[in-house]
Amino acid sequence: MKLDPFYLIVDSAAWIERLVPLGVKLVQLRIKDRPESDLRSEIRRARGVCAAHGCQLIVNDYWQIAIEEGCDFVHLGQEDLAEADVAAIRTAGLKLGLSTHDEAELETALAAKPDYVALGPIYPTILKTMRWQPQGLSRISAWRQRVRPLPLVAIGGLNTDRLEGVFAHRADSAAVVTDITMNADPEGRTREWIEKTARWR
Ligand SMILES: Cc1ncc(COP(=O)(O)OP(=O)(O)O)c(N)n1
Ligand SMILES: Cc1ncsc1CCOP(=O)(O)O
Ligand SMILES: [Mg+2]
Repeated sequence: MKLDPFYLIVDSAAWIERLVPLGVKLVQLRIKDRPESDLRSEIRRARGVCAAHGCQLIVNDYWQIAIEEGCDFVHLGQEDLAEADVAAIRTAGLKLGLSTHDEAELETALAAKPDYVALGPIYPTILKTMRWQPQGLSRISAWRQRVRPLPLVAIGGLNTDRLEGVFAHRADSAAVVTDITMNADPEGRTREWIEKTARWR
């Protein structure tokens, strides 16, 4: 399976309505702390926009709702994975991406036979407090060897100036939140990401 090199992560369907029509082909809906009815309607809206624009939607955390809403790809962290019914996800035909932050997590992730592995944080991130130090670019190369032939996603503190390094170290996809959502011009920055990642597509 091939992943688009530009992997946008946002926290609402409104962001997806705003940015996916610009040409984003891979987006994660990462919503935290909302009631289930909101989650369901956000996922439904996001799914509609992505279907209309040929964009792959990946639902973070809420794998049961993703199944019920007819989505086809979920992302889980290690704590999520420990509580998830991976067989149910597979039986429903969904693909699965998994987070990793250290060797032990990589072992756990590979044992679950995911469709991609994410490594982070590559650089410091302001999105959330993390108990891992930034991995650095060399760790991407190490993960590349271990994860092959699965796609490898790099995440954490990425911006358009850091793409060259991420792809030179053989990540397949660069995931981003705040460089776009906290930018003064999110649409302009999204276009920049699309243009700058085009050579790795
Ligand atoms: C592509 C990608 N990589 C890592 C994460 C983080 O997932 P997780 O560790 O479960 O943390 P939360 O995002 O749920 O806070 C991700 N969402 N996407
Ligand atoms: C969810 C997550 N997992 C590892 S780093 C990270 C945050 C990425 O956000 P940003 O691109 O703003 O650093
Ligand atoms: Mg999670």
